[in-house]
Amino acid sequence: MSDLTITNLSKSFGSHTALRDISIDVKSGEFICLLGGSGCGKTTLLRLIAGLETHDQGALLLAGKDLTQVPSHKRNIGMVFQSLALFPHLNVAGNVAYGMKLAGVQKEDIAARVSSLLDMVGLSGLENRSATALSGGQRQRVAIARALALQPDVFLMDEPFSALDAGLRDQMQEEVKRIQRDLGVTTVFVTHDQREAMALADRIVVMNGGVIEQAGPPDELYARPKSRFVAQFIGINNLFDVAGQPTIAVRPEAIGLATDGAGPRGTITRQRRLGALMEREISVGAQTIFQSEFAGKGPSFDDGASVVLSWSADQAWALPA
Ligand SMILES: Nc1ncnc2c1ncn2[C@@H]1O[C@H](COP(=O)(O)OP(=O)(O)OP(=O)(O)O)[C@@H](O)[C@H]1O
Repeated sequence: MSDLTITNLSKSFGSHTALRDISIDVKSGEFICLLGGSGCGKTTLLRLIAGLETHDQGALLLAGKDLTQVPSHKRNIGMVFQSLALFPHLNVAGNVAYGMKLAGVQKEDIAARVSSLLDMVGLSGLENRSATALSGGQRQRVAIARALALQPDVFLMDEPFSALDAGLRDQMQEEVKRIQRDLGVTTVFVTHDQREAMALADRIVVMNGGVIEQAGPPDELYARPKSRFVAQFIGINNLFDVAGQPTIAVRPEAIGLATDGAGPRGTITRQRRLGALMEREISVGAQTIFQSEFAGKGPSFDDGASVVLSWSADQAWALPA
């Protein structure tokens, strides 16, 4: 069991509060993504879990055991941080074996384990390649194998794929998800990319200014954002403000268009077809509303057409004040 329990954790740097009252129960085997913009405290939270910083207040428990006094190297945590480079003087196998040697694992066991780890990350055959002669994706694979070598209770990753191009990033996301599921390792992954969080997480924790805005499964955040910040951060959400009433969030794909009827009226300012999808921008008063649908599903309109927007009540979500 490796439940990670974070309770009312706070951390300040001088007068700056980086984290305030953070509570998350990460279940054993769960994949959590910390999602938020620059400076919201994601990395600080990861560093507290890793023991690279100490918290000011609150509690951090792993499988019920208080981690406060446990030094970083005794926490049995595997890390892939952007800044944690490979050892350049070692080859691939040497990098993966490094922690096991330090931990006193038997030589034969190390060799077998290196081989199975490299197999897991798709690098079999590259054992003797220098760490300096690897592509970006290969370097990340070695870093992942190295981090998982000692079968950690918790696997921490901080924006590991942000330097990779889009195609490779998608591929690495799929592989990390597969590896994480196969091993069942409790994982906390930091990203500022909502698509990455959606693709990976069992549960997303949206952070803003050192506090948690909302935590929940991707579908729940997507369909039922609790605040304007989450609605906008998690993807394009159209927000309708009517004086004296709660703001209504409506997803682009929930909006239907017609020439007549009841509902807000607007003008199509832009439309483009992306493969099977038609995407439109519609100006309604001073607001731009996004609408999307399968091309050909609804009526077609000329650019500049005047249209009425509608959606069914169950597709609209009133944001709590
Ligand atoms: N060692 C430190 N000393 C002083 N301030 C710090 C320190 N580490 C972080 N901070 C501050 O704490 C806040 C949170 O930083 P953190 O690195 O956790 O943000 P982040 O969400 O990971 O952002 P990014 O995505 O840009 O890395 C920032 O305002 C940052 O400047």
